Amino acid sequence: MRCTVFGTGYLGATHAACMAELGHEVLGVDIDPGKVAKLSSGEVPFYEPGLGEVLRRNIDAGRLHFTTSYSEAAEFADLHFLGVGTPQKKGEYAADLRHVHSVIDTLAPLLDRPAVIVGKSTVPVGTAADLGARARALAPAGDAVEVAWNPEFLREGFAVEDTLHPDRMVLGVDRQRPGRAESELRELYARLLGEDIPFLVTDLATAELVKVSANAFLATKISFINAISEVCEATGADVTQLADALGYDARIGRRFLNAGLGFGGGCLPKDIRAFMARAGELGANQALHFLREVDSINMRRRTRMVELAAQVCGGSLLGANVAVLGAAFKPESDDVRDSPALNVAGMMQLHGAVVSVYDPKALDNSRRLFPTLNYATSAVEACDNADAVLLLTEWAEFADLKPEDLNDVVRARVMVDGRNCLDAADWRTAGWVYRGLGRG
Ligand SMILES: NC(=O)c1ccc[n+]([C@@H]2O[C@H](COP(=O)([O-])OP(=O)(O)OC[C@H]3O[C@@H](n4cnc5c(N)ncnc54)[C@H](O)[C@@H]3O)[C@@H](O)[C@H]2O)c1
Ligand SMILES: O=c1ccn([C@@H]2O[C@H](COP(=O)(O)OP(=O)(O)O[C@H]3O[C@H](CO)[C@@H](O)[C@H](O)[C@H]3O)[C@@H](O)[C@H]2O)c(=O)[nH]1
Repeated sequence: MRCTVFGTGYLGATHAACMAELGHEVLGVDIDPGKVAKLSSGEVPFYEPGLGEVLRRNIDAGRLHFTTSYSEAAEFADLHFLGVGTPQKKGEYAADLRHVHSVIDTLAPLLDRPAVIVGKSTVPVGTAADLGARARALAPAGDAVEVAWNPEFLREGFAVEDTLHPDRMVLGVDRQRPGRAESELRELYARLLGEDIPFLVTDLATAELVKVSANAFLATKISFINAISEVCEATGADVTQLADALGYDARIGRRFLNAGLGFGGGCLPKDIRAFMARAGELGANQALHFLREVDSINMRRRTRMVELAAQVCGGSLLGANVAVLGAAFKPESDDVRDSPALNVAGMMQLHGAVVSVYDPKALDNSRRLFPTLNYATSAVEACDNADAVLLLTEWAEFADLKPEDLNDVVRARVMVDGRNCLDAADWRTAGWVYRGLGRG
């Protein structure tokens, strides 16, 4: 089959490459000519393990191309995926839909044949129905243009695996206008669905809500354990052991119960806020009130980390040398959108600390966002002469650090483990002050 994918960021580039991997002919479309040029030459413009191989294999096989031209895209296929960004609006909780609107407003006038537009971006409930009306009004093919929604659940760092082996597929269709979306997607995804993956067909609103509800649940689970960790810290209890014990209950499960610096990234924070904003517009403000608390527990982790850093530096950060290990919002990603680690690094600098940051993959993105921080080229370099070392993103190379790697590098043997990923006993035995965020 043939399809296009509008937006070639973390989601779109992965989706395009993986659809080609399934044997389809795919055209990725982006307004950023630099991104299109890189992808066309087989280079992934961001860090995503395994994506480069899939991209190059399919470019070489002639199944995968990229363009900035909407007319080329409209000509190329009648199945179009929409994967552009839906960031938080400046100064508001709501999602900024300008990019999805722009795709529809530019693409629809070019559709003079029946076409199916399938949204993959995360959008507020009601968006798909609005976009459908907008597309039908603008397209020469009119009512022969269908809009459906197939939300994406991939995780950065596992994007290829998650796309090719999803837990489930959800497709929202316009019940008022039965169309071809379901049959087109069943055919496109046939090789995936053959693996007995649940394929749930719903109305548009349900599909949109499944996505934001999933992220709200994950965010709630993380903030739950972080709230408990505040109590652990006050009592001297160990939140990691507590989470292990909770996790053995199959009804609870251990995943997403890692206490620490909390959630960040381009999805969970902005999605729970947009969900609250949309619920408010719909008159259901009370329903999602708890998400405010989820958000504030999460943000409190960051200020708590800064307080803890000041505490271990003798009460003030002024003039302290602080090493920050990790800048990406999570390991195996170079994404620094709403990164807790960088946020903490920035706050510590405002408190007068001299901050040296190291991250294995996210240094370029970090420099663009926080040009005034100091950046090191290795963990050891970042820790040079440090009064405290803060581990803020649990990259394996940090979790594997041993006290002897840093004993003679730092000025003071002080480790604050913001992700609870080190063995406290190892560090304490080697004469370090070890503090875990949310542990006694
Ligand atoms: N990143 C993830 O892991 C992930 C997972 C699931 C869902 N999502 C959702 O997917 C959407 C995209 O997220 P992302 O992380 O890939 O964002 P991103 O910022 O990495 O990528 C968006 C891309 O869209 C392009 N773009 C913007 N306007 C365009 C237009 N009019 N036409 C063509 N291209 C345009 C941008 O240049 C950019 O390359 C968001 O709604 C997000 O919530 C993301
Ligand atoms: O126990 C945990 C698990 C995660 N995190 C943090 O939570 C954030 C999000 O992690 P993760 O969910 O793995 O990353 P994303 O790539 O943002 O993926 C989420 O957001 C995507 C975009 O909507 C969805 O598609 C995914 O299903 C959903 O997991 C990161 O900052 C993690 O450090 C914790 O603090 N504790």
